[in-house]
Amino acid sequence: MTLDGDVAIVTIDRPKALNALSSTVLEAIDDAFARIADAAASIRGVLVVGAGGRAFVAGADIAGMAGATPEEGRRSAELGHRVAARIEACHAPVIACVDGFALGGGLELALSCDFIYATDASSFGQPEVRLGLIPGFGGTVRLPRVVGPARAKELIYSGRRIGIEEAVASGLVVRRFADRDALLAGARETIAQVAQNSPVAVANAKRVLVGAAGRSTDEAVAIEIGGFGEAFGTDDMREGVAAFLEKRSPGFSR
Ligand SMILES: CCCCCCCCCCCCC[C@H](O)CC(=O)SCCNC(=O)CCNC(=O)[C@H](O)C(C)(C)COP(=O)(O)OP(=O)(O)OC[C@H]1O[C@@H](n2cnc3c(N)ncnc32)[C@H](O)[C@@H]1OP(=O)(O)O
Repeated sequence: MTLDGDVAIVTIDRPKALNALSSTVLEAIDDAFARIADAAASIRGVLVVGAGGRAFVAGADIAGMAGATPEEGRRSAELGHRVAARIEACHAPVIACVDGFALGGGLELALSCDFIYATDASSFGQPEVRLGLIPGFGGTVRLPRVVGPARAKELIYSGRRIGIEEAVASGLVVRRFADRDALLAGARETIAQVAQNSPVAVANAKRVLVGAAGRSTDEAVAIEIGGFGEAFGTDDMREGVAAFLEKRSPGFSR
């Protein structure tokens, strides 16, 4: 994890295995987000990227799965879900910057981020069934929320890979870019826009959005009402309203 101004960059760096997720890699991702939480006041956004130029993440480490017991499999999924929960609990927006393969646990890692930006060279899929597995890092939970249950079922049952056009059309990818440089510049531009806003309000909005995901309408509405009420107790809300009425730029908390 590196810091570039108020942007944290988490790089998955196992290019020889197309950045496949081992337990060690997952624990390192968890540690990176723990450090980001400790430095929350100075970080306005997080980019998650894959090293090597061919893959974001090509999935869980298949070599590491050989000979694993059901209990070991279950524990690895629990580890994955702990990491996903840590990412969703991050105070700042987390952008999955995909350049290349995002497959299996790689797509699931991207789905635990707030949204996905990707290059034209990227491809996405949940090929677990081709290994006699199923998604175990949130794919059956988060993919239906993003692309809809029917398209999620089609992708998970077929294990097929989709390219950038279909990924954008399905809503899986929010913005596409010609290449990695444009992707990272675009992601930084988005974080710069976020950084103009109240950090308290952005964190409040993320907490409400993540907390309401998958809930019933009544439960989600109650969570939003709670978050909206909390905003009225913040200095940033008082400053934001005052700045508008006084026709000046707000000076939000850091
Ligand atoms: C008890 C288990 C402990 C171990 C896991 C711990 C972490 C658990 C994480 C939480 C649970 C995750 C649950 C998840 O839903 C399950 C999965 O993700 S299953 C895996 C899904 N992914 C795939 O099936 C993709 C596999 N890869 C490919 O299909 C191809 O590599 C490719 C991406 C289409 C690219 O093909 P090529 O261009 O031909 O390149 P190569 O195939 O030659 O690959 C280059 C090199 O990388 C190695 N590699 C690629 N993918 C993986 C991988 N997922 N795991 C390990 N290694 C991988 C490949 O073997 C080559 O290595 P080399 O042969 O050169 O040494």
